[in-house]
Amino acid sequence: MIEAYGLTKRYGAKTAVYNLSFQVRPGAVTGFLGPNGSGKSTTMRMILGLDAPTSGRVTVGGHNFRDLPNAPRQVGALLDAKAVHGGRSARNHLLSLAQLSGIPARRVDEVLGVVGLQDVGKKRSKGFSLGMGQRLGIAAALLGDPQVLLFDEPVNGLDPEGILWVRNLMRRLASEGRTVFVSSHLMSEMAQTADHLIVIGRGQLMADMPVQEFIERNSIGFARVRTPDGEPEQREKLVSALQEAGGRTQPEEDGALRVTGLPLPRISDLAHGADVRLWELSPHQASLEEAYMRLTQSSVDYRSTTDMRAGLQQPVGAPAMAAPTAAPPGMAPPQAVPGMAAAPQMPPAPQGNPYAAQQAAPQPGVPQPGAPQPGTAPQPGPAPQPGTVPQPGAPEGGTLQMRAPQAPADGASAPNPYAAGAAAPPAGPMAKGAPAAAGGDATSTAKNEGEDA
Ligand SMILES: Nc1ncnc2c1ncn2[C@@H]1O[C@H](COP(=O)(O)OP(=O)(O)OP(=O)(O)O)[C@@H](O)[C@H]1O
Repeated sequence: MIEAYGLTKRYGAKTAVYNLSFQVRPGAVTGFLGPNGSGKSTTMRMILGLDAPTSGRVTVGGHNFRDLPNAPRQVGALLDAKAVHGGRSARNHLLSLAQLSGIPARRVDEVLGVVGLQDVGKKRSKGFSLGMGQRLGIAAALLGDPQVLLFDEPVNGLDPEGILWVRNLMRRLASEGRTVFVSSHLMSEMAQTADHLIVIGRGQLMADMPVQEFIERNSIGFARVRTPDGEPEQREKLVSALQEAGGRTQPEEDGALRVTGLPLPRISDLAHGADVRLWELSPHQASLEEAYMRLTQSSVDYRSTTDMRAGLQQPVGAPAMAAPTAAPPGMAPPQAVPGMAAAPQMPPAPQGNPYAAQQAAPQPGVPQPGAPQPGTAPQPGPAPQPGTVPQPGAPEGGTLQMRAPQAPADGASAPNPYAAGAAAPPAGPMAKGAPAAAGGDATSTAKNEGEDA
């Protein structure tokens, strides 16, 4: 069991994690979700004793990590698969971790087999692909056969077969009664892997509940209703009956109706009462990804803007001017207003360039509007408007822990443990970001030329 109480971490003026309290229970896979920069890695580092909390505490099995007896046998972690001495073979890397932790050497070959690297165990890890590196990091986490496992983005770089393998591994570890805490950005993957979710935004807890409950509370369910094709009067009768009963209807692209505000049995009764035959009446629910986007869109720190290519293209007949909505070069992307939640909208489709219709013929060497550009991302949506609050799925008198992240009193003058004079990470048993069974030495960068086949 991992337990955090009022966990807060400040780096100078930056509050990375604020007043976070949660439990990660054994026997389940707990997904740890949050937008980029929301504090997931910082939280994991504090759990592993690699960063000291500014206030609050976090324990593993009731102990601070550093006070755990024989920590590497109790906690395994994958934080950064790249933090491996590339000159060492996979086997030697694991062997050195095993020796430091009093783990028998034969265990190294076992875990190499578990992660499917047995045939490349003698190869230097610097030649490994991203996916192979992830597998090596997972092997290191499994080395001490620990009861508590932390994985930061374990499926990064894995192919579909590898992703499936990680999913099954996580589920098996949990079914053996272990505590499995895993961060990921792949919502579809989390939906299939995790039992429980902890969601943070700007370092603060936004939700802590089973996956299914999270989806139900943060998404709007709807019914799809279809009347017989070619009988528009049936459809019109049904729409009137549903609307009179307080339902909302929207046409779907395929001619069906999307109905919200009425439960399925009521829709069925209303159709029956209006003498309308139905070809389809089915319940629908948003995906975890949609639910997640609704909950976290107000706490996204990094939003892309449309690339207006100022100075590169001019609307025909218009003077050269900065595009009205483009941020000047170097200016930060739009930020959500701290303490204000965003309007409950899913991000709209990517916006085209508003000047596109006026543009001159393509110029050689000049990027064309609308064409996908490397490095540009779809516009995620309007900046949050002050005074709007998230509606969908908001619990009415429920127990959902859903909070619009507040800017904590930052205490700009709070001491920074990493400020000058404290360049070295806290002396701990495990290297910062090391993919190691806790207690590993993966920060070693010393040359070790004599190794490897
Ligand atoms: N050593 C540090 N010094 C200063 N700021 C830091 C440090 N480590 C993290 N931060 C800041 O703290 C915030 C949280 O970072 P963190 O890496 O924990 O987020 P994350 O949720 O893991 O992000 P991602 O999903 O992108 O990996 C970020 O704004 C980051 O810039």
